[in-house]
Amino acid sequence: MRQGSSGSGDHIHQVYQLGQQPVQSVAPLKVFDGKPVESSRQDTTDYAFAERAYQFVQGKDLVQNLRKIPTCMRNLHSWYLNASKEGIETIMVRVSEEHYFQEYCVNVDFNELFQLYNLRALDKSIISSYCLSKMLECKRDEITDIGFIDPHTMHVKTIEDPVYNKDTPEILLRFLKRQHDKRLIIWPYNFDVWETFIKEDKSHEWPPKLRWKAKDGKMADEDDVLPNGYRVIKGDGMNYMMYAMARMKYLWGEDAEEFRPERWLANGVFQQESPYKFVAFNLSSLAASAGMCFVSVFAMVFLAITLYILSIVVSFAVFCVREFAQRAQDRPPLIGTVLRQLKNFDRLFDEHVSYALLHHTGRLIYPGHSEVFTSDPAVIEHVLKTNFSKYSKGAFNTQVMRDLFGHGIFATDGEKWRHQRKLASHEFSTKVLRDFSSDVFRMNSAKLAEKISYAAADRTTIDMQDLLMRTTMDSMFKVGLGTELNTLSGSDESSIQFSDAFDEASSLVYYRYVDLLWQVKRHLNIGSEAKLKKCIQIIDKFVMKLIQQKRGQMKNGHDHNAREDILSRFILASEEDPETMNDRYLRDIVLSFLLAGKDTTANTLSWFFYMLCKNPVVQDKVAFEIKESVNWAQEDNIETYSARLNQGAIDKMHYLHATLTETLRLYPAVPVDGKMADEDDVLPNGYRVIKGDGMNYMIYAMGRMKYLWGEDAEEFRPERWLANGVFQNESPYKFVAFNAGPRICLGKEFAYMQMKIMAATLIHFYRFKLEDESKGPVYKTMFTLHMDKGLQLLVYPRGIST
Ligand code: HEM
Repeated sequence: MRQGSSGSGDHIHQVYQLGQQPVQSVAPLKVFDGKPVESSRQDTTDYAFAERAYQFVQGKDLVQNLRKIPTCMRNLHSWYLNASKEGIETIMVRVSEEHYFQEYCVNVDFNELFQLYNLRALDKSIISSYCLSKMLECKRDEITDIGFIDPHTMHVKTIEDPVYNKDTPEILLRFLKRQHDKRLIIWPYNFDVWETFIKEDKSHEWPPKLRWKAKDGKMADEDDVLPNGYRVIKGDGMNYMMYAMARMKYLWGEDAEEFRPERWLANGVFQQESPYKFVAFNLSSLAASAGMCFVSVFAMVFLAITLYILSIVVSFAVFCVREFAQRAQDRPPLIGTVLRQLKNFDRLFDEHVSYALLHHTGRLIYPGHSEVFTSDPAVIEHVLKTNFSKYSKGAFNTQVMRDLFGHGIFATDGEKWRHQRKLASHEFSTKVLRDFSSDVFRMNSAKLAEKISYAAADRTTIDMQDLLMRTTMDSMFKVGLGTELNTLSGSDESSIQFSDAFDEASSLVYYRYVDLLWQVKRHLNIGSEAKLKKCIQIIDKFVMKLIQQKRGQMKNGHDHNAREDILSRFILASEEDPETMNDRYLRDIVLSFLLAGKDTTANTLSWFFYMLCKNPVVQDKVAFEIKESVNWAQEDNIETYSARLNQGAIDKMHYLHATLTETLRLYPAVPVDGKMADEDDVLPNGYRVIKGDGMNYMIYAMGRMKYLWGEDAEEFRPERWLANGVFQNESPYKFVAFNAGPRICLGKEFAYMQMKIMAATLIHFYRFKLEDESKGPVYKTMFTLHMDKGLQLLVYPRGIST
């Protein structure tokens, strides 16, 4: 096999076949032509170790002499160098249908790219040689129809990683079905370890029953002979099959497959087994064989973690003692420490109500700094507008958000924020984006109404929050990336996986605010941080693939709607500044918009429907206004009706607008928000703020304060927003649901448009009731005010008595 380059013979590079590489890190492999496989085992030829080859180092050149590679490869090489500087470690590659029966993308790590550039046939040749030897054996048994399973699809990660392996049996079945005429299917397991998976077609059972072998293993670092006399060659995988071992009669007796705890007891006393027979506690057996050194390493790690935790606790304790002893009069009054938040994490926003009742502005101690909590509109205006330049998101906030949101608008300050804000404000004001998004909102509202119609017909309960979350996810995804996600129909497994990973990641990132050990956990990749990392991997893979597809479509002119969605518009903008606006940056921007628009709107609508159920008179008034505002016809179906919800009709709905706003007052989608002081400052109430202090405004608590909203503050009364039936705005520093000042929500108008279209479509057709009037929803503490167990509703066609 040869690889052409620029066309000149000088640049043609030999791709080495098995055993031909001049330099590699293990002895060259040899194919024994014509000899039976057994005889090769007796061959005692000693092969010398080859010269050590040029090694891969992330960020360093992939080849020793760049001048020797052709132009395309050199271009890719420059891309690799730039990407490495940004910490990127993989490149996405599209695999076409004809290769592995399905079109999909694989992530190629840069070290694999290195193998490719150097045309190291090592990994491939091991696999090939294994397959060849298997084929020889098969041919001897007169089996000629042999198939292979794609090693990219079936590898160690897809088998052992719980995030991926739930889909693996399904994928494997698909492969097997496509090759059902083969008698033997070879599965080159991964690049280090391999196994065969053989479908013996004797039973004619189809599909075959698949079961994963719980296994563990090591690799032979040198040639060896096992106690049973078999020879092991350097590089061989050595797997011990714990799952299978437990079922072996020759190990555990005739009742091996029975569950019988008594086998571990003698006269009622627990008896140990040989760790080499009972290998479940692999760590101890490893330690045993490694002369306990594993245990020492473990002990050292444990000691280091303990010391780290201890140092945090001690410095926190010292800081607390100092602050409480000082009780500086000019600082906001002390109301406790972070432990108070941690203890009440599940009802955190109600905890804020108690802070706001105690002091309009107070302070909690965190390790190394204070967090100020306020419900005072004057202080909020001071922080968000008058002294905007003195307060930023701050290192604490951005550090917490960075892994998931990168440099997206929520997690940045300064130049990057200004850049995104400017671009986004321009795009959000364009007619193209407005028209496109209102079309999307109408279409998805109709889909939701259609889905609800089945529940109305069958009188079954719906989880309204779940349906709303799916609908807004689909809408924001379409508006944001120009792609149908269809989580509402639930048909596409990878979309659902992405959507679940995104929700879980948002929740896990929020937990970091009270988890003092998140950085340690992140470092060790354990607990919530390990989960978060996996979710982010799923999200990245999904989004990066879409960005690359979009770029490709736009380049080839295939995307006719190219300029309508947010991503396309940012990609166009990126042509002027490709350095800054690379794919990673686009990913951050898109994810931030998704977070901004999806949960906020869905959660607000969930609380809105809950309040309508609790206040049937308000529900009737909203329904009446919708009927009056829309030019509808008796024969309208869901689709034709939703098409009538144009801007003119939506603008007439003042009572609906007031009801949504009243919902946001009591149940703000972002229940608490904050910034950090970049320099010392004095607040309008005279309290001193020190550089590094957090400044939190308690939006949820503010909606319940009588000194802000009067005696009926806790009542749900949309009328408070109307004068002569016309909606009246409030000061954005008193009603902070959409933030205020230069960082006021960019999508406020979009949000109202989407919420009003969805509400009008659903309420025109249906009446909603709580499934259980006695149960009120409870929120889950996260970025947005999410109902913990969803919202269970019954739906009735409007006009039919309930
Ligand atoms: C009921 C719905 C919504 C509510 C209550 C809401 C509320 C908020 C709040 C409180 C912030 C400030 C967050 C912070 O401090 O970082 C914010 C920012 C933002 N929102 Fe919304 N939002 C909603 C819907 C939307 C939608 C639908 C979009 C986009 C289509 C959107 C786009 C944004 C953006 C881009 C920012 C960042 C602004 C900046 O930092 O300069 N929002 N929103």
